Amino acid sequence: MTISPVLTLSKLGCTRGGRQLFKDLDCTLQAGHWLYVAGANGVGKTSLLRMLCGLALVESGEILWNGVPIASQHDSYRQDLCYLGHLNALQESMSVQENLMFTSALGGVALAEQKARSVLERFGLRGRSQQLVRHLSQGQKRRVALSRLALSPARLWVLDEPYVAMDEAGIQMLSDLIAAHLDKGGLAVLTSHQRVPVGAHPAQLLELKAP
Ligand SMILES: Nc1ncnc2c1ncn2[C@@H]1O[C@H](COP(=O)(O)OP(=O)(O)OP(=O)(O)O)[C@@H](O)[C@H]1O
Repeated sequence: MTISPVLTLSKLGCTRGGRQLFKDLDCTLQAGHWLYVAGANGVGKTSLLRMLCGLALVESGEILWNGVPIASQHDSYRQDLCYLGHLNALQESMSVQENLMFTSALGGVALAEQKARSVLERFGLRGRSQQLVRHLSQGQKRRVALSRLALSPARLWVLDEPYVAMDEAGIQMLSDLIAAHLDKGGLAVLTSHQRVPVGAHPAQLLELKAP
């Protein structure tokens, strides 16, 4: 029997630079749903996402994946997780295709060149596969970074400002990709300063406010 994944935040708090950003956050996200983390600049959205990914320590409260604290299931949780941060985490001196194949290899998947090219085409990067990443525009770099999602088997996507630098077609394509992920029983947590529809999936809103 396959377990339906669930992400739970329980009494979660966060302090940065001696200042409390938030406390006592409670939230449950079920399979097929997405969480829209909203709030003004500096309110703690990225800090929360980094905690969700295990990149920042949980100081108070808990984050649970399938009912188990993420801190006690590092390896299996990491396999279930795909995180795209503010920065694209691309190797600027490598080609577009090399970047995609390199990231796949890090995740233990040998990606065939043809598959890499077809994913890049889907992300509007036809004819760019051999180009060095440093020669791409900001929006094109974001598209390369996001193309990893199409190859990720992870059930939980955590996306920090994924729509930044994207044009209208890119926004639609990404929204469709997230909607398809949710349709398959995936979960997504994302921040955005613009309101974005994700197919027919209503957002579960978590609005952070300065205390
Ligand atoms: N390591 C750190 N040390 C000290 N302060 C930090 C640290 N990390 C974050 N902060 C502070 O915590 C606050 C929240 O930062 P965070 O990046 O989480 O905000 P955000 O809601 O994502 O903002 P934005 O919408 O501008 O991206 C900011 O005031 C930031 O300066």
